[in-house]
Amino acid sequence: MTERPQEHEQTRADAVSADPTDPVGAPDPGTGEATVIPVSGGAAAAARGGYDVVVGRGLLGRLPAMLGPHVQRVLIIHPRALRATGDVVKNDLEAAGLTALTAEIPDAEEGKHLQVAGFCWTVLGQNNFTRSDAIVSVGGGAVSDLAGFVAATWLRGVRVVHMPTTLLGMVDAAVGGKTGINTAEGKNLVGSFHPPAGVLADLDTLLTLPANELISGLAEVVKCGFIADPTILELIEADPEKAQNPHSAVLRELIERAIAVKAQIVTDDLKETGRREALNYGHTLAHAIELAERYQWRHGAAVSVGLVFAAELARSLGRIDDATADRHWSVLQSLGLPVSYRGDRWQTLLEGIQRDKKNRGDRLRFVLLDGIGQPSTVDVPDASLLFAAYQEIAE
Ligand SMILES: NC(=O)c1ccc[n+]([C@@H]2O[C@H](COP(=O)([O-])OP(=O)(O)OC[C@H]3O[C@@H](n4cnc5c(N)ncnc54)[C@H](O)[C@@H]3O)[C@@H](O)[C@H]2O)c1
Ligand SMILES: O=C(O)C(=O)C[C@@H](O)[C@H](O)[C@H](O)COP(=O)(O)O
Ligand SMILES: [Zn+2]
Repeated sequence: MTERPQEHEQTRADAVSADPTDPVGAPDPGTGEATVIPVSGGAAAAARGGYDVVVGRGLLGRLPAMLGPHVQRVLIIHPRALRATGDVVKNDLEAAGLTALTAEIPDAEEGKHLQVAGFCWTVLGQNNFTRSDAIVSVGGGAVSDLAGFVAATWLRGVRVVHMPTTLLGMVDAAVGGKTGINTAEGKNLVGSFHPPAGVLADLDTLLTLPANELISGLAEVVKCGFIADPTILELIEADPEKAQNPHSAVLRELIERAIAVKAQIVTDDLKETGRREALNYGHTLAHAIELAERYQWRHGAAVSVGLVFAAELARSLGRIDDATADRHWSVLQSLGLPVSYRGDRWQTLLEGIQRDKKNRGDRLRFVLLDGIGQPSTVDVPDASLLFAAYQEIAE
């Protein structure tokens, strides 16, 4: 979806029969091109709200069915950079007989503020949005985090469909129901778990995405490789250029594999009481860097440094061998992602680390690997270990 998404034979989301035992999902019977990745398989998961992540091209026609039969009004939340796309979505929904409004929000992290959520609540209130109405996010992870938070809080929860337009949004932010905003003290400190009614990941949107944004999203893909799916690492190592090419089949496979990793984990542990913490691999330092840099670093770039930091910590604790630790450096560097950070910021970073959501009281907790595909969350009792790992990545 660059200007106007391609028209296609419309299929109903509820007509898709995805096989929950297939980690990458079932080919779509409607277009033959889209892939459907279910986020919950069994009956218990369905009871708390299963949904589909659809990956393909020209997916806009699926939106009304994904919103469901009871929705009358839709608020489309998008950043200024995606105004044209937001208007396309609006026109399509109006053509389908719905009342559609757009809310333009500040770009990137500037959108993840309480005042922006307040602006959206005002628009919803002034337009009489009820519990049977819905929100659609069009944009990257910052937009789906904000829009998801607005959906979670409006009338204590209304439906939201995410239409991610960044790689990072597709493989990570739009999936799994974590929503949130930042406060002055840190990243995502206020939020809720509010799974979407569905996700439409239109690969055509990646054609306009700046290269640095696409590469930033690959950091989360690499994360999924280390915590669960080593084939991801092999695909990138075999051809890092193709991995960055929005036209390539390799990138599509990487996207589908990363979504499958996330889908399986959040199906098991929506509210991060255990296994889901693995998705936070690399994020303890990453969020501290983002805060220290006043959000001028891309999230994925910070995650890249955070992954190497976590690998060095695990190496120093004897949890992973040299080859596994070194592989963090080489895979991320092959994509042009940063693997080091300035050496004069430790105290500032430590303050950020101390506010991480995985901490319990004074216990600092980190996701570390015991091998590829073997993440666990461990207490790091001695801050000097953290400092030593920091020195390994310091510029
Ligand atoms: N909720 C979650 O599980 C989760 C997971 C990962 C990341 N996140 C959050 O996601 C955010 C990062 O998301 P992001 O990397 O997508 O960044 P972003 O949302 O800030 O978007 C990056 C930039 O790309 C532009 N853009 C978006 N789509 C475009 C397109 N198709 N063409 C051209 N430009 C486009 C945006 O306007 C923005 O300037 C962070 O706030 C992070 O905390 C949340
Ligand atoms: O989905 C998750 O769980 C994640 O941790 C995915 C992360 O990539 C993402 O950046 C998330 O927003 C971080 O969550 P937080 O709880 O540390 O704010
Ligand atoms: Zn992340």
